[in-house]
Amino acid sequence: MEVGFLGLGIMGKAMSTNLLKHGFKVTVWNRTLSKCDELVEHGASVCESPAEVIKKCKYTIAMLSDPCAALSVVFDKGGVLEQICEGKGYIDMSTVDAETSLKINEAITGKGGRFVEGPVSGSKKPAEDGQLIILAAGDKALFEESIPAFDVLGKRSFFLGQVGNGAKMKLIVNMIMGSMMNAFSEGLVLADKSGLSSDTLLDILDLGAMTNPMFKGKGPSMNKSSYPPAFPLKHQQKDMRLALALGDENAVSMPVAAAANEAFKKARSLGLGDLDFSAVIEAVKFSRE
Ligand SMILES: NC(=O)C1=CN([C@@H]2O[C@H](COP(=O)(O)OP(=O)(O)OC[C@H]3O[C@@H](n4cnc5c(N)ncnc54)[C@H](OP(=O)(O)O)[C@@H]3O)[C@@H](O)[C@H]2O)C=CC1
Ligand SMILES: O=CCCC(=O)O
Repeated sequence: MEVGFLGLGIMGKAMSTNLLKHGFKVTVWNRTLSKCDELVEHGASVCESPAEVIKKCKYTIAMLSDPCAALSVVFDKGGVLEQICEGKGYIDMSTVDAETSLKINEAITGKGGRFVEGPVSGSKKPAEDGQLIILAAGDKALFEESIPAFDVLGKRSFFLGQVGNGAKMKLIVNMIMGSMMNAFSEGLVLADKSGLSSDTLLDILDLGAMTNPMFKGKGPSMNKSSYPPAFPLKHQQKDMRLALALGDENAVSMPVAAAANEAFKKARSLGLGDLDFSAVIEAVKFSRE
């Protein structure tokens, strides 16, 4: 199976490398073209624009930072729309809002192409290991044709119906995650300021009902004030913002998520946006100094 891949950031690089390792022919494009070099070493071909990738490949996957990037890659000069046509499938796995996904769907299908949104749960390591959780929606036949690729990228693929449902589900999952990360950060800081060992707190949490891979995975490095980016904080704040907008649309009061969003915004203002989202603990420390 030959696939195109647009966007070689933390996730796109891991996902496209994984497809190559599993025997897919992959043609890549990235806005900063030099980031394609490492993929070429693993056997990928490179194109100079999204349009060229679409022209070459029947199926193209995108993994881009935010709604602005996802729209730009489709609608700008040299973009997806210039070459999408009947017989081609576009699968956008970026985390965006439903409105963005619907706009892309309308444009792609308007030209005879097919569209699936497929945001993922799981971060850098699950992407490297093919253990993502895929939250797909849109064209059912394209979803089914994408299963061989999804099976390489993920451990489970959900089909959630019409376009927008994948985006909404992903934002809800990440809103819960961002709120949990804030409560966790406050607990670690409070333990430390109370004269308790935050490492012992991790052991206690791990033995009880609140044990989870996120506390277990991120806790030890947070206790060392180390935040190598797996999921950049700026993207988590984008997801909180988009989830809060979804709450507005549906008149759902979400004070916990709103407070978590403020902490991520504070962390961004402290220059921590490119670090891992667990660096939000620095904003908690800052507010207590
Ligand atoms: N990291 C994670 O753990 C997870 C991330 N996600 C989501 O996946 C998506 C990608 O995340 P991640 O890989 O971490 O992000 P990165 O910031 O590492 O990569 C972002 C990618 O988007 C590209 N990009 C940004 N702006 C534009 C633009 N205007 N036009 C074209 N390309 C653009 C970047 O290109 P360039 O190299 O030129 O900057 C890069 O390829 C995001 O939506 C994120 O929320 C989902 C699950 C987990
Ligand atoms: O969007 C990012 C999700 C990160 C994760 O699920 O660990």
